Amino acid sequence: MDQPDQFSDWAEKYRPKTFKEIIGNKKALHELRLWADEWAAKMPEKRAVILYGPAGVGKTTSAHALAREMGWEMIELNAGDQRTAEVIDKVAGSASRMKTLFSHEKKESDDKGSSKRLIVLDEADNLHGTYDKGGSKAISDVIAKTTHPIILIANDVYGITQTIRSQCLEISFSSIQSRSIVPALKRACDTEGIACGEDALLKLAENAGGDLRSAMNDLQACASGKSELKAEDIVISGRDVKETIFKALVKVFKGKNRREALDAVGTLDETPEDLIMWIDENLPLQFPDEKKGPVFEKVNPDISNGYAVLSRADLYLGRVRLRQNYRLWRYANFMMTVGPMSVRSGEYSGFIKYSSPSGWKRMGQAKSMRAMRDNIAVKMSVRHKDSMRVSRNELIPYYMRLMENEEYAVNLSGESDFDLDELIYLLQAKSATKTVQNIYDKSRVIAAKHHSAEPEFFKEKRPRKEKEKEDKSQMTIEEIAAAAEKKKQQEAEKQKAEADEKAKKEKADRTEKSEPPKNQKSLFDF
Ligand SMILES: Nc1ncnc2c1ncn2[C@@H]1O[C@H](COP(=O)(O)OP(=O)(O)OP(=O)(O)O)[C@@H](O)[C@H]1O
Repeated sequence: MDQPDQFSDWAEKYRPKTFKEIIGNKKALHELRLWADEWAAKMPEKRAVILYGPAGVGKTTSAHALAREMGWEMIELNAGDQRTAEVIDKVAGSASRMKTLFSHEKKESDDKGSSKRLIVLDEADNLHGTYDKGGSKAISDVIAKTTHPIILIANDVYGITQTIRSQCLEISFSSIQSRSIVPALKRACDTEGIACGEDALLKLAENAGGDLRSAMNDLQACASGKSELKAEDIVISGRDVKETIFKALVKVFKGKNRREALDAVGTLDETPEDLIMWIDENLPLQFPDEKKGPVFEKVNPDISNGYAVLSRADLYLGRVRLRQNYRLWRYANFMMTVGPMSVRSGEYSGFIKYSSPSGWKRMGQAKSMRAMRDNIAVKMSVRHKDSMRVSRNELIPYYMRLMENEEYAVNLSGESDFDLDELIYLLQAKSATKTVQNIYDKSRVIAAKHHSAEPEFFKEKRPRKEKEKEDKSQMTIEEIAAAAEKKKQQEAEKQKAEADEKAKKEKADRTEKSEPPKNQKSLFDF
């Protein structure tokens, strides 16, 4: 039984120990267990698995629980460890070949799996940094030779090279529904002796956007030192989002370079609809109405001018909504990003504590909408092998447009296995109307027989550039470096050949000028 302890990390303290305790993702757990059972019986076809999906949904927890349930020892290599080719080969490689080294000691139990070592590589989608140089190749080599099970953990499966992916079984984890998060939070509150209402826990769960670790962290932050937790005690905000958006807002409001501001905004995972809310909320904070000193006595014209450009941006957004013409998003983005900077009459220094849109705080609704959108994006990115960013910003609007046609709505929903809430979102309905329910019911039939196949439609529409990108991503770092080196050499050889040719020609010209032609005996022969 867990004991109350105000100093420990609750997310760690309440980490499930067994598969049974893990919330959600039952299909993923089932697949993982089947793979492990295969290891216990014989060498499986795929010696490694990739557990991928959003943060805080139980990927690492599942790997730990699996090791415990299978009686496997676990060796973990985290992103904090230097994962150079040498290190991986030393740690994971030696672990994976251990059995071969001591094969003379082989017992019956070895084949049953009890003496197996589970090698877990965290953040496997992040193997390209300086630290991990050569890591991808080393992992691929280790997987090819291993006699022990290997689990790679990643948020973005497309961040892993194609070579490794082809060696692994891929298991997808998805965000956890808010209502499923609530009991886990309740259990923690009960153990810690904190009285709490369902509404408070639901608020926490919804704000976490399907990330149970984040919900647990927020619970600990809000409940620490309290014996009772009420909904009004919950003051939270999306931490991860905030950090990046704050940096972008500084560039929008205080920057001097339009390109920089546009680039900063371009790297955000925000749609223009969300971004305008951030800018709108913080414009009066950045350009305050009254300012001590001679510059602004009463009304700061930067505010009205700022809102004027935002209203132009909003017009574009309105047109997008109306006509579903998402190309106009780029103009809206430009207006809201470059606009405030352009109309600003002076420079603003000093720290401003930017805040998240008050509409979100009031209702917490947009946040859960964002979680919903992210769930949909995960499904789309898995299906179309695109990044979350492309799914969120391009595929979702594309689907919304296609799904205006009922037949497409049924097919796409069935093929993508959207649940009713996701369907409501994509159909832009307010609730499960009769039409929505009807589409959903029909889509279930398709979902039952059609699961993973990618519709031909999308295969055809896939831009060429992306295919090229995919091919490149199939190369290892060494292959890319070798190709670059080869190209450099070819260039150098070409330049040398050209220079030699030029020199030869010049020499010939000089000779021609200074020497008479062979059949010209003297000047007088002319
Ligand atoms: N499905 C779940 N059921 C119960 N608790 C969970 C679940 N998912 C996450 N948690 C809680 O969140 C913590 C972090 O989970 P975990 O490390 O498994 O996340 P993850 O999916 O591996 O995330 P990341 O991608 O950030 O590594 C756990 O210690 C546990 O408290």
